[in-house]
Amino acid sequence: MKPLAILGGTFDPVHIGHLCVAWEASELLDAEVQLVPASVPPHRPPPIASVEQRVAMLRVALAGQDRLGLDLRELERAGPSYTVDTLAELRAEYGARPLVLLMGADAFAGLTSWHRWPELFDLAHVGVLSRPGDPPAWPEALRAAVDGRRVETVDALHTRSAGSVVLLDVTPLAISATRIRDLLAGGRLPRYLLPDGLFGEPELLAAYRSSRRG
Ligand SMILES: Nc1ncnc2c1ncn2[C@@H]1O[C@H](COP(=O)(O)OP(=O)(O)OP(=O)(O)O)[C@@H](O)[C@H]1O
Ligand SMILES: O=C(O)c1ccc[n+]([C@@H]2O[C@H](COP(=O)([O-])O)[C@@H](O)[C@H]2O)c1
Repeated sequence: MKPLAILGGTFDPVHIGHLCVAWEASELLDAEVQLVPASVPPHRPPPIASVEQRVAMLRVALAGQDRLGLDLRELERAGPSYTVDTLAELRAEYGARPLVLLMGADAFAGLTSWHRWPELFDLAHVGVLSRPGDPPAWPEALRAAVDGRRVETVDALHTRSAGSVVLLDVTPLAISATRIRDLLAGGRLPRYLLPDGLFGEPELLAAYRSSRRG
């Protein structure tokens, strides 16, 4: 059965890096990929754009293709958007279908600070997406958790429901939402870093421009 993979994020805003790595992960894993915007991201300040603006940007970004989808379940839950809760819901809905939690190498290195993090491996496989720069070091507890789970090919992600870790070598794109917010706040126009459609709807980017200081 084709795996269902999710890429959770704040998407403040969604950018070409998210879209490219999600697309490539979908191809590498032969999986359906859903982007899952967080309502209240657990480990960072609240987003600058509203939930409505972040979802509108995602809809614009995903228009015109059918490989990547959008799952809004975290926006319907109160409180912090814990990934373990999202995966538990998906597991209950999808039975034994393989689930894959996608995350950038930066996010994976911080996994041991996530809510009930060891349970994530019981609920899903993990696909770690390369990001430019030196891969961040893994703390000992994470290394121990990955030990024995690491697979070199994606076959296990099709035959088992959860529990493997695979490193996915995706095109390195040094694009981050932080950088894009800074450019917009500085009055710049980050064309080619954001989906083209966003420039046709300037009100969606207005929140970042008005965050300009000074
Ligand atoms: N260019 C990229 N390459 C690989 N993974 C990425 C890239 N950008 C984001 N990701 C991953 O996508 C997920 C969601 O990212 P998020 O919405 O926090 O974007 P971000 O660009 O890292 O944002 P910020 O700069 O605000 O922290 C995370 O797992 C993150 O590691
Ligand atoms: O479950 C957690 O404790 C947890 C801690 C930090 C981040 N996450 C999730 O990781 C995804 C990326 O988060 P962020 O802050 O890098 O945008 C997003 O879906 C968050 O909900 C989840």
